[in-house]
Amino acid sequence: MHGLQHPELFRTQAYVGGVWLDADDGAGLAVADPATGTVLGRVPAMGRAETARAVAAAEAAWPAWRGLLASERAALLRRWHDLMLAHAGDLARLITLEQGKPLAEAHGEIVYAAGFLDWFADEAKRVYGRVVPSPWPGRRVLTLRQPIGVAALITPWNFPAAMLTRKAGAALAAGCTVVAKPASKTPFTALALAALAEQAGFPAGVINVVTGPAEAIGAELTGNPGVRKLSFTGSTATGKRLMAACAGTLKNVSMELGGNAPFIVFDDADLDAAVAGALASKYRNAGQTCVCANRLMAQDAVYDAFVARLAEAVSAMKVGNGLEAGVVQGPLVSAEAVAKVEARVADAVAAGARVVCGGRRLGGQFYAPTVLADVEPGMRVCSEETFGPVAPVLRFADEAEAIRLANATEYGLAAYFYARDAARQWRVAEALEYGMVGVNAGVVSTEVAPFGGVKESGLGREGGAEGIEAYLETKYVCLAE
Ligand SMILES: NC(=O)c1ccc[n+]([C@@H]2O[C@H](COP(=O)([O-])OP(=O)(O)OC[C@H]3O[C@@H](n4cnc5c(N)ncnc54)[C@H](O)[C@@H]3O)[C@@H](O)[C@H]2O)c1
Ligand SMILES: O=C[C@H](O)CS(=O)(=O)O
Repeated sequence: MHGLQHPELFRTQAYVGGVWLDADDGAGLAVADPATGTVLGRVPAMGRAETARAVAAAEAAWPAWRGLLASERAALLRRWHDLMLAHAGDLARLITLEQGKPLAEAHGEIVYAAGFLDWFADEAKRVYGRVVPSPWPGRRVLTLRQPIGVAALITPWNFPAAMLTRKAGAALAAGCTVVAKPASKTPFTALALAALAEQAGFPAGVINVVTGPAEAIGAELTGNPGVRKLSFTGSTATGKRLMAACAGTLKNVSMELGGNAPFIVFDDADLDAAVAGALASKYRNAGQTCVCANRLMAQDAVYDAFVARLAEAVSAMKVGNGLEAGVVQGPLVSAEAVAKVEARVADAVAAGARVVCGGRRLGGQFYAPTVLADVEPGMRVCSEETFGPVAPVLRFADEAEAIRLANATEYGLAAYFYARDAARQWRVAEALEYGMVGVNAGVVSTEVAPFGGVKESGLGREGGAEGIEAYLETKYVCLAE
């Protein structure tokens, strides 16, 4: 099945309460390969009733799961991690088939995704309370850290494995049980991960994966009082709607939302390093990541050289089906995504931008990796999240202008800059209003560091020592003799 070594990983049913299920009415959603348009298979089109049963299964499983020793939860997470790596080839192939990224990138995502399970297996054993010097004789003051409860995890299509394990690893380590809803474009990766979790020995109901129309499932996950936590990764617009929907039952929410990353090249930068960093940051996953460089900006003295070297490297990129050897950019996720990118480039050109390379469709859902010069901040390709392989390059005169331009957005997820002067590195890193800053680095994502944004890029952090906090409550206990 689809060239998998272990065809049993290709699951076309949802996973609820330890059982593989169809939708109640048998309805299904087709999932297509973005490179070819071929239908890979169908998954259940579940609604509120099935989702409510998944929440009930997670609630039923919670007491025993939270009652396990931290080391017992950690052991299961580690076993899941090991199974992910043992099946990395099949999991990477599934990602490329349903999401489109090149196989090498997909394999990198599996290693990154498994890293969260390994990381949180350790973090599970570091959930500490505190004993506070008492203000009263005969009383003791202490805190306990306890799991929030059933966590709903809603994830996007661009990293179908990593966005799930970045949440599930932390939630499960904390002692929560989970109901996950993957993006309808990329459900097979999540279902394969559920199959491996089942194989690892997670008890029934601890991990549940429901598939189907987002609105119906979302209405249940945001409205059901049995769900105490909602962790969402996706667009800012959707995140705002879900956050509002959670208000009715006052759910604890984590939001990993959109971005508009500046990528600043100062005149003291190592230009070769800056070009390499721009390639990695801008064109990873065909530009379809929340932390991709969205606005590149080069100081006047290095502008022409940076644009020329970047365009030369971009022009050499091989675009095609992610399963083909040597391909470094796959298709965009949908025809709508291609149309959006094409419209942003047309808007920029109409306003005076110059296409240095690319700037055209390549047929199907493929779009040429593109560099635009003579760009102005007011162009939509700068003011909005492009989510495609387009690098608009702005000019700036000095450090103050660079920081002003970089911070002039409602987003605040990731920012990058290249400079060799140490004092400048500190000044600029502190002045940028973002949750994550890469200094002479174009990709900074790792399971060991807190990932997240400020302003309208989100609430909370995932990964790092901070990631498990999202799934814990602090209880104050006053103990009188
Ligand atoms: N900050 C991060 O870590 C991060 C990571 C990846 C993607 N993103 C952002 O996500 C966006 C692209 O992903 P996308 O197109 O999948 O985003 P999206 O918001 O359209 O969808 C994200 C998820 O939400 C679901 N969803 C949509 N409406 C829903 C509803 N009413 N109820 C319940 N679920 C609903 C979708 O089915 C999907 O599973 C970009 O803006 C990108 O920046 C952010
Ligand atoms: O889209 C953004 C994801 O968070 C991907 S990554 O964590 O930057 O790899």
